[in-house]
Amino acid sequence: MEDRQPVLELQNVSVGYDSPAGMVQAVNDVSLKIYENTIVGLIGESGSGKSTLGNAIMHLLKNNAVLTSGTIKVMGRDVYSLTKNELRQFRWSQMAMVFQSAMNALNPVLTVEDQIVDVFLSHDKRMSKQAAKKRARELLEIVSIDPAHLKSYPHELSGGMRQRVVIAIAIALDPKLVIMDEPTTALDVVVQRSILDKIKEIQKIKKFAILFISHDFSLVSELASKVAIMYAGRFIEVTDSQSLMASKAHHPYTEGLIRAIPHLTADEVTIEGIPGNPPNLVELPTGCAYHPRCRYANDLCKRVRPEIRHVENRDIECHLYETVQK
Ligand SMILES: Nc1ncnc2c1ncn2[C@@H]1O[C@H](COP(=O)(O)OP(=O)(O)OP(=O)(O)O)[C@@H](O)[C@H]1O
Repeated sequence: MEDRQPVLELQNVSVGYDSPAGMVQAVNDVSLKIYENTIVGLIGESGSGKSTLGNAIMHLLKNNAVLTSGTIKVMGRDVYSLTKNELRQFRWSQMAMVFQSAMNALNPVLTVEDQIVDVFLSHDKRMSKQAAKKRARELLEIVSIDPAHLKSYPHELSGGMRQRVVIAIAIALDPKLVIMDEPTTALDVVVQRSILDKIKEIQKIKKFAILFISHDFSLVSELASKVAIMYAGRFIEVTDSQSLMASKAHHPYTEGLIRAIPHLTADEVTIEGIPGNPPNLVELPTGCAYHPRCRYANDLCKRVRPEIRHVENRDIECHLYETVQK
């Protein structure tokens, strides 16, 4: 596996936001490789840095954000060494992103057909408009939308249909990497399920790699083969999803996330939240950033930040993994 070229390679990536309060350490020294034909889930509470990392990979960071260290390679190319023009070509054809809100991703004054045709024509100057229209129709069929909707405007479609259009646009140029940032969060459960099934189906055929961002633990563990758990900008546990669900030994934060999955009993739904709040990313706690919320934390956790270690079949950032987790 190691000698294959990863589709995505993150090496010690850190991203900070310049803010009036100081530098917000949104992503803090993360490394990860994703190979073709795999889905990797990125889970964490709100504010843990998931979207910032997704945007950083796409080189779409906000103006006040900087990649403070590390390299991001997609198909072996350092995304931050590309010229503006190269980057424009690289996006969509090598890497694409599906954002949370389809409504914001689509242009309200263009028909679905025009928006898809635009993607083709702007990347392939030799393609005829007629050929692009044909491809647009095929794409809608792939995402199970009646091609009659080619002439629809975004506001004429349901939320689920709009999100399918966004997915169609993302995969239009057969990118090797698709980042999906909570692509179904705004949708009801039934629509969410049908879109997830569609994503799985298309991924199986196209074999691209997906980085699937979500705060929904059950959803990600079902969809992804590997999962990275993010806390305060760091990957505190990275493992395959089978071991994640089967094993009882986890990072204490992962354990908390699993306990927070709603449990259905006879006539009750119980949810056990993680006590406390995520830390202030301008002034991280000393030692392990999770220690103020961790039920096992000891003096070492308060003083020394744990290094990421490979233990059993996971990468884990916890001093106490071997002692209290079994
Ligand atoms: N433009 C910005 N300026 C300053 N800080 C920001 C900015 N955007 C995000 N942040 C901060 O960066 C941190 C990470 O935010 P990010 O949106 O990446 O988290 P997330 O895990 O994707 O959360 P969510 O699930 O709510 O989208 C948060 O503390 C957030 O407040």
